[in-house]
Amino acid sequence: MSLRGLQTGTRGSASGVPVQSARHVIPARSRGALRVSAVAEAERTATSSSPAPTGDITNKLKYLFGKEAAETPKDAYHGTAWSVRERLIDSFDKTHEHWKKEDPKFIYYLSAEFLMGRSLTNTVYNLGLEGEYADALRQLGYDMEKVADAERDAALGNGGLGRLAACFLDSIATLDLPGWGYGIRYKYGMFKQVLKNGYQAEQPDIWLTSGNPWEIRRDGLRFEVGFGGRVERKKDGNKEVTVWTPSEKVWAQAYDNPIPGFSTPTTSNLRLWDAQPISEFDLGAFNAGDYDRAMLDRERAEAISAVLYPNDSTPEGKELRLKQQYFFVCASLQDVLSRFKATHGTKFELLPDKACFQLNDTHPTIAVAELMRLLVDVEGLDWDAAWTITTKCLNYTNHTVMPEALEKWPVKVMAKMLPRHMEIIEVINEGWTKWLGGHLKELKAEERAKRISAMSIIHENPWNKEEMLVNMAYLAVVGSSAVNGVAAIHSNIVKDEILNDFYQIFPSKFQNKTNGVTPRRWLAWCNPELASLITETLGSNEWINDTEKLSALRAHASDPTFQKKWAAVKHAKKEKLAALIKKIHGDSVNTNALFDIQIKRIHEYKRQYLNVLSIIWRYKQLKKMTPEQRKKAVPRVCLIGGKAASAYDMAKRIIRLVTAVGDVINKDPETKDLLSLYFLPDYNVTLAETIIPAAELSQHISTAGTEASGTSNMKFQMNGCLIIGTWDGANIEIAEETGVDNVFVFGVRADEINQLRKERKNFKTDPRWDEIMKDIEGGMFGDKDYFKPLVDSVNNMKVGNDWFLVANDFAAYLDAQEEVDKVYKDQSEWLRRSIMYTAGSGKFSSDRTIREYAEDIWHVKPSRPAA
Ligand SMILES: Cc1ncc(COP(=O)(O)O)c(C=O)c1O
Repeated sequence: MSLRGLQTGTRGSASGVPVQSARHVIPARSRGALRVSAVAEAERTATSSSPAPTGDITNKLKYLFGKEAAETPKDAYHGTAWSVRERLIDSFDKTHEHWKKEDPKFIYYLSAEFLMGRSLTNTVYNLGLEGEYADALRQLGYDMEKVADAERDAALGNGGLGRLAACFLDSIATLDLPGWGYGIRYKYGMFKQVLKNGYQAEQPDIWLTSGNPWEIRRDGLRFEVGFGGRVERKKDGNKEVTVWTPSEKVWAQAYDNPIPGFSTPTTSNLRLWDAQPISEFDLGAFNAGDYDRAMLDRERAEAISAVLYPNDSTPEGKELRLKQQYFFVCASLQDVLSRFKATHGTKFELLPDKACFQLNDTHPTIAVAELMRLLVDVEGLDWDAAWTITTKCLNYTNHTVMPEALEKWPVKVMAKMLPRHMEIIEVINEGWTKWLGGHLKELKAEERAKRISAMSIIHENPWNKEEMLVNMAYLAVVGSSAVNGVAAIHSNIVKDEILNDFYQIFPSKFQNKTNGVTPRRWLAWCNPELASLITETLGSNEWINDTEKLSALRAHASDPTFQKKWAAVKHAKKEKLAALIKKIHGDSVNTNALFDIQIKRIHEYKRQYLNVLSIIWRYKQLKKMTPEQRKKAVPRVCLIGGKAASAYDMAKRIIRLVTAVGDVINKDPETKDLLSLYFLPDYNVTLAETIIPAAELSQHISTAGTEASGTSNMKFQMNGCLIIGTWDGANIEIAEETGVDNVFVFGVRADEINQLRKERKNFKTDPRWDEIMKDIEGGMFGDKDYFKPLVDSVNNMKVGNDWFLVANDFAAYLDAQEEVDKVYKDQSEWLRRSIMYTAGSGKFSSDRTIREYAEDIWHVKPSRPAA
């Protein structure tokens, strides 16, 4: 497990002065105003022999990059990152030596996506090295923040699901839980979004070109992964064994990404797999002049981990995606089993006491069949013993109610790519449906057959009777110990609707685990000014690890002096965001305006469309006002950001509508100081870290019952941003914690949706709605042909149109927006609410979520190495 010997570069202090290891101290940026906790202070005094950063940074530049000095912030970033990496590896080694000795139960978080963002700031802060490195960089003539800006985001995820996985890793490490993430080292992450004449264009995200200091290639640690081929039964003595001979094989090469916890010596791990060819190069083909064929194996293999699917809940049934899923699951399970065997030999009955796996959505569900294959075919266990172990080890998190995102693979595709797994799934399904038959024996034969058919893992495609499908969510439920949704309302929808049949049979399997976000990245590190004010007010920074302590801010919510300080921080953050808007769009925005933000993937259910329609209405109202009336209007800067899946046509049209409306209103001299609208391209973690602290109002306006949880709502809440939202996902719990009256809640409720959908074609639309629709159709914002399908999708009531009930919620939304204006005019009330949001955000730390998973599902206990 040790990584010693893999460290690169040179060591030793250039100045010769030993430097203190400052892990767990409060960030230097906030120091002075803050009081260091006793524990942190004690740990801080534990010195290490790490080299002085200034010399080390220049050494890294010299020996790794061939540069005498840092000429650009990028150089300074490289030198710093490679220097910090060594401290990280030391911590990683200590942690893993400790865990190896202790042999605790591990949680393995299997996720096709990890949206990590940048690492430098998070690493130095979590390791408590920020002061040291900021000082060192200052001596070299650089500012830490600018240097951190030179890092590229690791965007190995689409959105909420991948970012959740990243927050979970931070909390797992911070809580000292023995746990790793497992995923894919995509060569090209989430695409880079650019605007071309207001339309989204996608460019590849080539993020690894300058090397990645945050990963360690584990030479020699690789596993074979096979695809296709044939399955045969053979005799082994008097036992019949199954032998799968794949027609294609690749290596899965391990890369480790150490994950430092905060205020603890624990550094955990995200192990990502890179696909590589079994045979490097076909020299025979090359010598025969067939250069293409010579490279073929490499290209085919590398394609597996090449691209993250830019696919967020759209039906993209691509074979390559299944290949990716199997690839990382197969390598991860082999890896865990090989470590288990090194300690426990073949006592596989102990496996559930030593390892459990969380399936982050259905993407890793093939793990059910793969663990069975490894235990039965490779390790020789009998089926029943293997099934008991498998179901004890696996747990499944459902993330979506969108039917199109609940993965179903055609049996034909599965049988061709993974023939042995298809057989295993068939056997599992046979056993499952047989068991069901017995369990439901009280029912009449016809009813029983209907129920069994409805719950069969393998079923007919309802749209194409010729095709049989493997329902991955059903496989995950049958193969898991626990199934959870990600917010209270969503878990209820999972139980009452999506998986209701299963819930009736296994009620105790179903749980809720409301999502959370790490308060380190999403408050303490991205908003150090607010963090500092909070620490100063609460008298300690313990809230960073115990966010329930934020509730003490409630006592200060109405204090004018505190409100003034609070407002000053928000204003400074707005100025910073305004500078970014200026950089992107060349325009100066009014920083006294209300900053109104909607940033998330562009999707019809998230209803950016509704937001734009209300902006159009606001603009029309402003145009009608006299100059006197305009003086009383609340000025707004509206910002929308988010990527549309490349094949998601309607989402792309929504982006274009945003930019087209912005083009008109931002140029209108009469109103531009009162209303502007900008689309912020290439929304990613780093952009979120700048936008969220500056936001005053954020929009979470999905059709009730469609957003499983949301996590950006929690980040905004932590940063004192008011929410306008529907009664959906985690908005509900956020409102409960913040005080429902402090939230601008509007719109229909989830239990009304089905009926309203049925009645939508008879719904009488609001006259303001009709007017705006005519404006768009009539070309007020240009591009009228391009916008026609968008207008038709909500207006021309064919079956299924306006599925997300934009028209139904339109009037209530405008009312809620009016209420926003009213409250904003009373700045003292607005600030009181803002403080109440942060004060109420304690529940939404991912530390709370992870503690619940650890106690209720994983049964994994903390194991902290010595400092
Ligand atoms: C880059 C990115 N994408 C997507 C999300 C998820 O956003 P939401 O919860 O609004 O869907 C986040 C959360 O902060 C994020 O940082």
